[in-house]
Amino acid sequence: MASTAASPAFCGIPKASTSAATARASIPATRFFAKNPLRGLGFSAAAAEPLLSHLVATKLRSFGSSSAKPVRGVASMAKKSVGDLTAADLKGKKVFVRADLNVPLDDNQNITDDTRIRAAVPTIKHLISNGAKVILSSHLGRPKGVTPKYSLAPLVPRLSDLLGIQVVKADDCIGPEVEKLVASLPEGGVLLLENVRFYKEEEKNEPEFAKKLASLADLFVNDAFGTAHRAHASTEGVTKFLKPSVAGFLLQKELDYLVGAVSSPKRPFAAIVGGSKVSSKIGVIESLLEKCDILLLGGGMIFTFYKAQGLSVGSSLVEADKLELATSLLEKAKAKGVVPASAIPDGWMGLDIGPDSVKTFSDALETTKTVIWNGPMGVFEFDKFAVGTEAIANKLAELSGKGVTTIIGGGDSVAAVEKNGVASVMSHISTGGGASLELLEGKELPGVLALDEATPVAVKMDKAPHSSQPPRSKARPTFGMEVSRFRARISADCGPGTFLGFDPTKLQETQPIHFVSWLIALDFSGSTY
Ligand SMILES: Nc1ncnc2c1ncn2[C@@H]1O[C@H](COP(=O)(O)OP(=O)(O)OP(=O)(O)O)[C@@H](O)[C@H]1O
Ligand SMILES: O=C(O)[C@H](O)COP(=O)(O)O
Repeated sequence: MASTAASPAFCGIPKASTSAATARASIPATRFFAKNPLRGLGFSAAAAEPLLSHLVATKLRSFGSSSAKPVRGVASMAKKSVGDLTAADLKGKKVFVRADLNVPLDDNQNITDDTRIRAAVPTIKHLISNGAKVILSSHLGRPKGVTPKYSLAPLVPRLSDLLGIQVVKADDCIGPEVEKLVASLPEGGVLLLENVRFYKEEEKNEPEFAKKLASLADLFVNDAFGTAHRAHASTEGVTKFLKPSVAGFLLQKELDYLVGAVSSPKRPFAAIVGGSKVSSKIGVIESLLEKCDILLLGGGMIFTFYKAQGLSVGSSLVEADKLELATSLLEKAKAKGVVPASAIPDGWMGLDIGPDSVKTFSDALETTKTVIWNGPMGVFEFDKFAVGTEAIANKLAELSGKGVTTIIGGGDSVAAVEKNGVASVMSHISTGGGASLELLEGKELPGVLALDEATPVAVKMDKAPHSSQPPRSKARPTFGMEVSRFRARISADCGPGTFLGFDPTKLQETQPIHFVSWLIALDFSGSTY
């Protein structure tokens, strides 16, 4: 992370006068509370693309997703598991395993985070130790056609290390060469197919392509939780041609935590939702509101709620087209009693929760038994605005140590927890970005739906199980947000639509970033905050 003092100023289209903003060192703390439980909010769905990358520019891809409509519950997703298959079912069998090995690579093709590879290992090890021949498939990135930089080749050494065998790599994912490699695969061997997205038929879920993939194997194991929200040929299509089609251990574990823990949590059950935009999280908020005892909201999305209350939000991030939606949610909260928030002065922009909110949130979490967290509390990519996110990460780590079930739902929250060095103590860190959001919204995942039904299978939990059902606590859902102090300056010297931003992975470098409305008004020059 860059030293903010040395960072260049950000520039943007002026939204407000700069003088008032720069003259102030702080703004009043603000917060609002709903006094009573919120009930009766239905599911709605929203798509988002939580990202694993810290690049500021790429985060903005997640914006602008729209809401859809009610969906069926996901708790019914009891699927046949790879653990149900006996050694006799597996020995000598060719097993098509779809994993999500979509890991970040640096410019030199080095893996910068191998979490997803490590997460795929238990299923593969189980298969090879039972004498299966594993045909491993994944996508990497979003290539348009064959694109060398998206080859899965860089993953082979790490996979081989983790599995303790030499993984063979194919240059394609279908065709005669691949068939030859499959034919020569020994029992207990692993063949890694090339990126399935090199074929456009993959994302189009074309049956002929799915059939070709399926023809390589005898049965199918889907362990690609991170891609389970995509109905693609290698996740959904192949199930039409391979029986049995079962869930891998990772997929099971993710479902167990993200569906199981949320639908039948140990209570009090708290949900913390943050992130940049209401549009990407409204489905999650509505869904969790139905289930949780305490709801803590932070991050940029809160300003749309503020604005909907008629409060001044300065230059903070607001989604004008979501004001009505925010109003309807707030109406329900207001009916129960909401303490109004203070206004944010013109020219100022809320970028993190402040110390009072950290305390309020921490106090509220103190007695919880289950906590799910989705979305950072502030612009944590910058150290100055990472304080609230770090404090929440530390609080969750502390609670984990006391046996509280702590679940971190994908994307930026996971990055924040990892940055803070507390990932390993959490009960569950999801490997899915978009997939985990969709689950939390109550959506069904096509990659899971397509698998064979089974009687529910108990999943061995790594950490605190969540089977017991203490009586519902008297804890109340709480909206809480306080805007931290920040310094801001708005410059008029940038053209419309382009702002200067900076890439935190390349310290000191500036680059043009488009559509970066929330970078408006940031100015670290000379700031001591
Ligand atoms: N007050 C704020 N103003 C503007 N942006 C914010 C603010 N607070 C947080 N953010 C930004 O929100 C982004 C994350 O929001 P997003 O909705 O993409 O979450 P996410 O990727 O879905 O997170 P997760 O995957 O953990 O749910 C981060 O880049 C962070 O800088
Ligand atoms: O990184 C992810 O969320 C998954 O690998 C899915 O990737 P996608 O959003 O490109 O389908």
